[in-house]
Amino acid sequence: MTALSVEGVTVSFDGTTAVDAVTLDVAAGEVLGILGPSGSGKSTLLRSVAGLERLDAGRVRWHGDDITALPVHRRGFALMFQDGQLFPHRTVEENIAYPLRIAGERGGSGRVDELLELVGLAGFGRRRVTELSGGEQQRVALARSLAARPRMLLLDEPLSALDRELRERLAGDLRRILVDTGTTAVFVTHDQDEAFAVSDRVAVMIAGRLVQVGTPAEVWRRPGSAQIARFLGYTTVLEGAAARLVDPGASGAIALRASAVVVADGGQITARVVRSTPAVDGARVRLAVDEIGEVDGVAGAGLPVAAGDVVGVRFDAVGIARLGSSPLGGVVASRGVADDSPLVDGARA
Ligand SMILES: Nc1ncnc2c1ncn2[C@@H]1O[C@H](COP(=O)(O)OP(=O)(O)OP(=O)(O)O)[C@@H](O)[C@H]1O
Repeated sequence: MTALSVEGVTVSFDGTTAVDAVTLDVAAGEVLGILGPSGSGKSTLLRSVAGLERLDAGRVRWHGDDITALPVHRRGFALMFQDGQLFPHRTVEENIAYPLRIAGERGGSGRVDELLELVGLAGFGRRRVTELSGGEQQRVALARSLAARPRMLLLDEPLSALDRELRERLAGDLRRILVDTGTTAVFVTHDQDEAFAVSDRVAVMIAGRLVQVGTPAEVWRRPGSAQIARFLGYTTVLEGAAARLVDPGASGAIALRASAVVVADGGQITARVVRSTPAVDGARVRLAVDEIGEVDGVAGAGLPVAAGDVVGVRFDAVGIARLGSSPLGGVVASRGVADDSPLVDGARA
């Protein structure tokens, strides 16, 4: 059942279009991740759903009802931001109970304990938020956002202020909490791993436009264009004969992660090392591969390589994606992929 419908939403600032005719549905209970580079319009889209932006065009519906003109506080959505925005001078439980007080709910303490348990902070109620770590503070912010049982939770980069390891752990917890509570959620991030760890479906935004929507596996395995592939961390895009040399079954363009191009004794093809940069587990290399051109690759620690060496190369299917035509019409022709992708430089040589 569709809960949220975004229909042709457009938002401009001083003549610059930040969100460009975005249409998107979110099902009840679904966690949708909006993923895109900085400045792609993700926050503006989220704020539009929240009711914090004036739309130049389009509508927002909730279970079919047009809420485009409904003020923020009457939408029944909760918002959570990168820095939690907790009251620093109050305790954890006072922070969590705040939306319950606003809503005039009684018996708040049982609910607060339940929420503390949910976010893994049982027993933290009396602590001051200033005594908590950044990760703990974001857990409190999440508990507070969920306190009044919002109809939908809108999260803007909720984990971005945390360090990498903590972010990975919290991403898993965030997904579990949203799923366990059946919360419909829209989640904005620029981090691919985070989007894929938290979301049921991922919507990719580039330059104000929605360019692909799919499950994490679909987006990962079949990026809709060279531009999307590049944003997802694929470093090389190949087409035509070069693509078929790497992936004989490919009918169109393919994208390769550096990890898919491996320097190996007796590899299926030979290459010349253009550049070799030491990495923790060996080296990152730039290779001029026969009949393909220059590609990024990796060399294991056991096989030292230097610029000028001639080496064998094998391709690892795990890091290779066939570019698809995205369901939104971001069609990838076998010709022209290079046009929007500097990553293919050399690939046509
Ligand atoms: N209030 C505003 N006034 C003017 N321009 C704005 C305003 N808010 C956003 N923009 C512009 O709109 C574009 C999209 O911004 P937005 O914050 O939505 O992107 P984003 O994808 O969320 O980026 P980030 O990940 O860096 O937050 C940017 O070019 C930004 O400068």
